[in-house]
Amino acid sequence: MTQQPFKGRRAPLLYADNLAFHYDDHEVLNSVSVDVFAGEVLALLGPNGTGKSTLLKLLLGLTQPSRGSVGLGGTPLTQLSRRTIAGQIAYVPQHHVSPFPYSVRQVVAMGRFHHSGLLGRSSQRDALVVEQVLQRLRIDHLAGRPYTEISGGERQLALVGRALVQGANILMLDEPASALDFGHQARLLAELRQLADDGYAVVMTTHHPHHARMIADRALLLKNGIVNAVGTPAEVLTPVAIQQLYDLSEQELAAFTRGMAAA
Ligand SMILES: Nc1ncnc2c1ncn2[C@@H]1O[C@H](COP(=O)(O)OP(=O)(O)OP(=O)(O)O)[C@@H](O)[C@H]1O
Repeated sequence: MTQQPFKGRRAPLLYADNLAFHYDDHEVLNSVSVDVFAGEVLALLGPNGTGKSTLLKLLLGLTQPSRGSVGLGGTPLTQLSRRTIAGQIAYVPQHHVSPFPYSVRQVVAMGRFHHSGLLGRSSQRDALVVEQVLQRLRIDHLAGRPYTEISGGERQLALVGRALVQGANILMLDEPASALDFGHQARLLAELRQLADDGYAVVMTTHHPHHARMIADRALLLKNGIVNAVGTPAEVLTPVAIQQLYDLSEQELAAFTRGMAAA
């Protein structure tokens, strides 16, 4: 599959070349290649269990492929330390439960650990970056609250904050809007778009084609572990492609589309 050109075909920040992955004898991904560019939002879509989260973990170097390779700036991840990778790629997981009642400010500040080290002292600069991100995401009013006592959506925003203070230029988000109300979804999506416009590469999985249409430069459609299509949302997120991707009947798709149009 050819990659779609993106913004004049600059060198990718991150590449995945011909990835395969399986759990025991269950093949999850096969022949997956994708480049990630600075300044873009890349949305990964596909049915439940099709391998989106697994692909993110491979791109992060948290899991090793059974075939193929992932590289940062031309260097395979296997040759880079976790610290180096953390300096460039930040991850916002789908679910995160903290066993301790850290404050939201402390959770966000954890993203600075790779700057100061786990036992290192946080500097004034660390504290400033944390406050700026709390304000940018409009969660500064939650800063002193225990992370264990805020809503799922608020936790999601705190995790985005933790990723931002890390200073990485690639953000990977696993269904970032899944627990958010309509207003927070709209704000988070706008924030992700702004981050890409500021030069970040944003990679996110989503179950919502309209979220990809709203902010993504490219969408990658994954089905049964194989890339069905990659291109601009207008090119690849056609009604027919969505119907096939999610095995919808024409009536189901039409009813859903009517509901979206009415929203
Ligand atoms: N630890 C594991 N051991 C065995 N199989 C696993 C494990 N984690 C995931 N799988 C399987 O790998 C496949 C891909 O899972 P993955 O979580 O990547 O899918 P996904 O597309 O992100 O799904 P969803 O949209 O439901 O979050 C699924 O069939 C899943 O059951």
